[in-house]
Amino acid sequence: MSTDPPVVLAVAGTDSGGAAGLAADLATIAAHRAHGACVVTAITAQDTTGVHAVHVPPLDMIDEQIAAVLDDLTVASVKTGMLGSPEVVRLVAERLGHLRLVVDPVLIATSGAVLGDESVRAAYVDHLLPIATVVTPNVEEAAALLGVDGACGFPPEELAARLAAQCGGAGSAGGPAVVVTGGGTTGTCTDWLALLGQTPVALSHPALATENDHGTGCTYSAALASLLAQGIELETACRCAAAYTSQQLALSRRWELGRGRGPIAHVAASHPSH
Ligand SMILES: Nc1ncnc2c1ncn2[C@@H]1O[C@H](COP(=O)(O)OP(=O)(O)OP(=O)(O)O)[C@@H](O)[C@H]1O
Ligand SMILES: Cc1ncc(COP(=O)(O)O)c(N)n1
Repeated sequence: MSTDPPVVLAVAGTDSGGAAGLAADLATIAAHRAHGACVVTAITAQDTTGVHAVHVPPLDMIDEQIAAVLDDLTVASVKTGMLGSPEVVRLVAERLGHLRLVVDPVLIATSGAVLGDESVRAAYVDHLLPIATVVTPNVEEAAALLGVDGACGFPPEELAARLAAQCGGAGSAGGPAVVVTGGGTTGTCTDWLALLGQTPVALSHPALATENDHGTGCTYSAALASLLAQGIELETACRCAAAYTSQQLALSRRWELGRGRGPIAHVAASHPSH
């Protein structure tokens, strides 16, 4: 069941610099004309140069936030980002596993900071991925979730197919769809969509040359959750989420914000006239 507008719940961390995490999620959900609810799973002191400190709130406070949202709102889909601890991953699986779940398995930030350690990785594999609707790792995250060396040379489509098989094997109803995202600033970007037992599908679009890409993965997965909440079919939703992400990357291409890797734009593509 869905409401008008549909409610999309973002379960993620904050980025004080406003590029990634909940800042990206809520702006993206609003841009898709959905209503964004949020559960804060981590607070980061972060800017364009890196992640300087992380605080994970007490588990019962995270549980209270989830309970408040579920008690009052009809949630059409959930997007998870940085979860921060294995206990939070398990809690999310327990409380939200019955809903349409887009899991962005955030492990490492663009800046290289570790946002999910080995215990978080293991909790994703054991508890959250098998019950997800869609999982959206980048190549490094897909390799980590499979427990293979990132430099092992598996092509991304094989990572996608193997991860779909790993998650599906452990779970019910065929397991999640897996989208291994493929950023890149030259030529073509290809994301690979894999479903258990099917040949992975290549979803390609032109790459944009930009250094302002902090928050790109969060934007993509929040767009995907919003589109699925509106009843859009999976492959079309993946293509539209990538198109939205590209549009926002194009908007911030020439920005000079901060001293490090700048943000993907969260401003509207067109603005109201005064
Ligand atoms: N420079 C780019 N030009 C066009 N599309 C891009 C570019 N970089 C990433 N994308 C697209 O953005 C989406 C998110 O992919 P990406 O691989 O950047 O996620 P990610 O690595 O998880 O991001 P993040 O590190 O921000 O979490 C995908 O659809 C990808 O193809
Ligand atoms: C709170 C939070 N969530 C997610 C990311 C990942 O985004 P990116 O890979 O663009 O740094 C981040 N840096 N911070």
